[in-house]
Amino acid sequence: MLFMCKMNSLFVPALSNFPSFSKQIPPSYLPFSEYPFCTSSSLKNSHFLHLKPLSSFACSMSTSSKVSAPRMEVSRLPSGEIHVIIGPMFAGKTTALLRRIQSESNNGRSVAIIKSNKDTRYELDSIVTHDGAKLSCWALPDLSSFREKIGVDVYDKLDVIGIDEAQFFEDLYGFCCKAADHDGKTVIVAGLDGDYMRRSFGSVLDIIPLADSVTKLTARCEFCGKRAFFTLRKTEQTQTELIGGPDVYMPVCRLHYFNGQAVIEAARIVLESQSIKRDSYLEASPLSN
Ligand SMILES: Nc1ncnc2c1ncn2[C@@H]1O[C@H](COP(=O)(O)OP(=O)(O)O)[C@@H](O)[C@H]1O
Ligand SMILES: Cc1cn([C@H]2C[C@H](O)[C@@H](COP(=O)(O)O)O2)c(=O)[nH]c1=O
Ligand SMILES: [Zn+2]
Repeated sequence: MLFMCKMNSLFVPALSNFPSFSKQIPPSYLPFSEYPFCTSSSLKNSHFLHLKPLSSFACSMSTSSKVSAPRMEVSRLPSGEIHVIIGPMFAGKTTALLRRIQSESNNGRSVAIIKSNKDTRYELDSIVTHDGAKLSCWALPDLSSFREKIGVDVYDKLDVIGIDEAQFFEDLYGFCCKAADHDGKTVIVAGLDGDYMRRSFGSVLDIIPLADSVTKLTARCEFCGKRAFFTLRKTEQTQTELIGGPDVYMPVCRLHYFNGQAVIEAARIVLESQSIKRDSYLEASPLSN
């Protein structure tokens, strides 16, 4: 089930409309025999081990032996997942995220999508692909505010969380850790791996070691039509974060990442010289007096 964001113009379906809300997620118990770490006699007698969320990966187990072994605390929820989708602009990252979220929702799982509120290109409260496909989302300045914004009860019952424009979230690593490791969520992350200078962008590459799967998508080079792995910026701005679409960026192959920059620079020089000639012509023209 898809949780619509709280949009002024759209009705947000009442939570009771979502059958999944009638389903309580039972606290998950792990039969002792399947629990990999507990060896102490005091635990062997317990048929079920009530598992509590990890506090700080501290391990402690009550034992009958005189030397107390560290106490093990493990998450009480099924283990989550993290799937990362990266690539240059126009590679189909948002399209892939949207399709995966739709598929999870069609399978009856409760889903929600978050994107950075810095992305104002198309619609603020939707993720929108360059083809115009879209889904409602929560447009937020950071990920840590999500649980409070959506409501703790609703968050606890979410199965899948999609994140788009992940390069803009500074708290991406911590959020993914907690959501997947502690809260048992399936987190699907879409974002740029590199900026226009091919440098690591935001924290996207930091979560690769946390991931169950990593998919790097490619676009088509705007110069030669071959696979594009990088994003070229057409304008002269040099700040890392610059929101824009095909007006500012183009996907390119390795060859045209370098040649393309030379072509764009040459075009810029030609255009500037033409505008200078035009201006000087207009100034000299009798019509200009
Ligand atoms: N040069 C290009 N190469 C590939 N797709 C492109 C290109 N220019 C525009 N597109 C369109 O962009 C769509 C991908 O949009 P989207 O999923 O939003 O990409 P991303 O999120 O990776 O920027 C493609 O399906 C295609 O129709
Ligand atoms: C390369 C690059 C991109 N951005 C911005 C431009 C867009 O608003 C997003 C990426 O959008 P996508 O099509 O969904 O991938 O990021 C930027 O700020 N800096 C860059 O170097
Ligand atoms: Zn090329």
